[in-house]
Amino acid sequence: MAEAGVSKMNASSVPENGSAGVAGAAPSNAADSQQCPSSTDSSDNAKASGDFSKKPTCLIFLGMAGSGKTTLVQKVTSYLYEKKPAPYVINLDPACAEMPYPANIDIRDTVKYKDVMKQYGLGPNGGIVTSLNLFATQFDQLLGLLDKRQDQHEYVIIDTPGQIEVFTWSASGSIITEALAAGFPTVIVYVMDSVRSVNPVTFMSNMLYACSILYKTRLPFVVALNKARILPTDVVDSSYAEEWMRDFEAFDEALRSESSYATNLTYSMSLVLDEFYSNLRCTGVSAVTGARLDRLLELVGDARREYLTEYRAEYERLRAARDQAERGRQRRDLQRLEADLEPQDREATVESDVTLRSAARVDDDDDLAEERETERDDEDDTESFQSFLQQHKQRQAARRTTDASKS
Ligand SMILES: Nc1nc2c(ncn2[C@@H]2O[C@H](COP(=O)(O)OP(=O)(O)OP(=O)(O)O)[C@@H](O)[C@H]2O)c(=O)[nH]1
Repeated sequence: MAEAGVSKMNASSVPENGSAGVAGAAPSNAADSQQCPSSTDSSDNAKASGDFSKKPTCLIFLGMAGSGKTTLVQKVTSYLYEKKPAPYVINLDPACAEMPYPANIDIRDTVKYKDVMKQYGLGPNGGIVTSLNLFATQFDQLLGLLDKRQDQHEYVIIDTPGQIEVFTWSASGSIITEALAAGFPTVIVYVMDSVRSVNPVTFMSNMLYACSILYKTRLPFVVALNKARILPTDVVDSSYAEEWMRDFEAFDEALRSESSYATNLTYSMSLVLDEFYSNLRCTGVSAVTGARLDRLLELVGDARREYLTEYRAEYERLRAARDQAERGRQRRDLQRLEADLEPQDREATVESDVTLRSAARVDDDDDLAEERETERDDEDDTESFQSFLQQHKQRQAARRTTDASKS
């Protein structure tokens, strides 16, 4: 690629028994980029591999900056490495300074975030968005790699940039999410910092964000209340958040101690979110101690089932509707084009059509006459070759006269 800081996508080869959890262990250069299929190959593969129930689950980890996405990705990766099969891990954070897990695909091998900033004169967030945009242009290669390895993995784990809006509200974030969801069972894991959410107003802001992502992506959703003190060593008991979701009065009670201007709004919002809470899969976890990762994966399994039974059917329905709308649009464009033609163009078109058709008819008539003539020749051997030639000449002359009069 010609753009600054962008190179061909690499799939770092993680050793099968790779020691997940070792800081800086990400191999960077063992590329199998030669194996990267072209976009045609990848779409062929995708078509060929239609059975979604056998495909690995893609987990997209999203969450506010500092909520613990990277730490949780590292812990889940480490957990799955022990359980086997090893997950396929993708880092989509171009500004990540140190990656504490071994990644199969690292965006930093493809796009040099600092070069992009320099080349385009961007600040840090602009640099991240542009890097992600550049990466998205090669995403079909990544899908091709995933297609090839889908039999070897049960999970594909995706870490996203620190600033959540960079991924959730950018075009490239949407393209990446939709491309994954179109090809694989995909689940959003929304990582929430349970320490920072003890304040009901902050909790509500976080929940509204989670809700907006759910409605934007429409993908099955799991909330991981991170930094939860399930084992005595972590920070805060996250059960307060689960209680607030279950019990509106408990949330109302906590809200009473707040006297900010946002209290009334928060109160109203909690009523609105009641429906969202009722179907929400949620668990406290600790990315540091590893507590309740099994529960998290249980909920992910449940979300995967939702993808297969509900999302997929809806996706196919929407795709069919979109294809139909596209066909309708093309038809309307064609009709508009015909209507826009100048009257003389239209007449010319009609006239030439008539000429062609009448010429075709003359040809057809001639053919028919010749056939009949031949049949008659066969039937009646007495008819001379000369008279046949004469008739033929007459027909030719008649045709020339007709053509001349029309032109
Ligand atoms: N106590 C505790 N700290 C955690 C936990 N998970 C993450 N942290 C800490 O929270 C801080 C942020 O963690 P990261 O994993 O970098 O969070 P992130 O969401 O990936 O952050 P960015 O991508 O940089 O926005 C780090 O100091 C972690 O050590 C947890 O479960 N318990």
